[in-house]
Amino acid sequence: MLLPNILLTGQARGGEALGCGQATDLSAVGRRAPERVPCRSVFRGTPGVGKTTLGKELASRSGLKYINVGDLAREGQLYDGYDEEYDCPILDEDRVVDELENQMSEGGVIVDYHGCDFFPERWFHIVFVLRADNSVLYKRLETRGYNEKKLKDNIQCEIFQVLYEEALASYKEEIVHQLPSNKPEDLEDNINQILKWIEQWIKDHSS
Ligand SMILES: Nc1ncnc2c1ncn2[C@@H]1O[C@H](COP(=O)(O)OP(=O)(O)OP(=O)(O)O)[C@@H](O)[C@H]1O
Repeated sequence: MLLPNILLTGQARGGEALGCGQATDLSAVGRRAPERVPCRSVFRGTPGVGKTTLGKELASRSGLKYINVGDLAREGQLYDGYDEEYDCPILDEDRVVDELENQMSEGGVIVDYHGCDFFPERWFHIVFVLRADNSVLYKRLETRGYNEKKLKDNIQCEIFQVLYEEALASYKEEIVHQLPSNKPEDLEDNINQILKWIEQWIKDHSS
């Protein structure tokens, strides 16, 4: 049985892009030709928009496999140096892609990472950019003990929707969706909506 791959992304990179919101509509979601952009990015810590919470719950209810790229990188030491300014390791994106390639080709994977421009486009059938209101996000990040710069950058990033813009630049617009992630009801709504989408995707791709 063919199973879809899902990318859950949030916020975490500094940047300059400005964007605007898009209502979530999971119907008629397609896919685009493969493309790989070799580069590396700064691994800037955990933004707390709720990707892990959603990804794990979704995996347990759908049977799809959850992969947290941050954990994968830590376990395999898939790093390429250290960023002193942000006090965190720099992700070796090429090695991450190599590590995931086989599982992604098989399908049925939920990938959780706070960046998305280095994954091959062909991997994902749908991309969700989680959004939390700045006040909510600030509190979540503050309780994690983020330093002032990290806090400011991540909140700034959320304000300017940098990740959403990055997702739109990396994937076909129809497969990129924003999901609210402020309160427990949002989580439940998101899960139900994605479960329905998975069910439909499987139907559409079974012969
Ligand atoms: N919809 C929601 N409503 C209320 N709280 C939430 C919601 N989603 C997540 N949270 C809470 O926000 C915090 C951060 O969530 P989570 O760890 O899932 O974020 P994340 O984006 O995966 O961060 P990381 O990059 O560290 O994995 C957790 O304490 C979690 O319980």
